[in-house]
Amino acid sequence: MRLIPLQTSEETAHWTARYIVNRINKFNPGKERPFVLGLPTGGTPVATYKELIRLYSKGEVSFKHVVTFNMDEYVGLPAGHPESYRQFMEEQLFSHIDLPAENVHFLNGNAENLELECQAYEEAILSYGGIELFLGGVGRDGHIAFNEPGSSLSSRSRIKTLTEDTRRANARFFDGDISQVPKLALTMGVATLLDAREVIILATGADKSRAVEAAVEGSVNHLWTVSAMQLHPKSIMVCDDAATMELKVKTLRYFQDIEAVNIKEVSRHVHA
Ligand SMILES: N[C@@H]1[C@@H](O)[C@H](O)[C@@H](COP(=O)(O)O)O[C@@H]1O
Repeated sequence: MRLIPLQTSEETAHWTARYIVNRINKFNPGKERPFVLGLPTGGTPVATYKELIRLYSKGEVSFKHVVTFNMDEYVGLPAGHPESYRQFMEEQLFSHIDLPAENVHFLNGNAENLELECQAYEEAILSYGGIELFLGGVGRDGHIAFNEPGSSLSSRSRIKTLTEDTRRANARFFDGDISQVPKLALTMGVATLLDAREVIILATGADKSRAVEAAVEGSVNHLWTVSAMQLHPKSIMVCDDAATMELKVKTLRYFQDIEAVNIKEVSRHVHA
């Protein structure tokens, strides 16, 4: 695991967007060989999406040959509901870039047969040869996508019951009213995420510091599903200063030393 310990959430957004753009460009995707990108929702990635849009408008990247798979979706929100994850992605990213509509994939939380829907999603990912790069966030309790505490680390896309904590945290998007937050969601499994060739987890703010601690210093544990990233051959945690608050000084120094050269490069880029 790489840990990128940056100072501000703005820096995490710049670092991550730049990383994604470089990966897409290096991959040099084409119609027959698209770049498959996994994407999250939530408050954390919004700044990264803004930066991706900025880099796109500067002509630094095209999404024409990018295929996306979002990691989760609420069950039962009517199509076009402002808080459905599909709508969220339209507003925050997709409507601002040249990503073709047919390249966008979501779990359909209104499918007649939710189990078949999840199975078909896994098959769709495989049909593209798997996910090249997965961007994810993390919940306060260490969940990735909607893999709540206790989720099997070998889980696949499926229906999950949301915890009270997650629903309370997400109530801010539903006029602060927890009763409006769906109780069920469809989510990729932990194993689906682990199958991606590379995973980046974004964590910003003190709220996420215990999840970062569990991910980096804890043992691999189904109660903190983000800790499964330790099993991934190429995972990166991108953190701002506040998110690293629960890490031991020694741990943080270790990762800071390793990334020292890179961090200099980043701040030169961000503050140029
Ligand atoms: N399903 C999403 C997760 O994918 C996201 O990582 C988490 C944290 O969201 P935020 O970035 O708003 O803290 O919220 C939800 O539970």
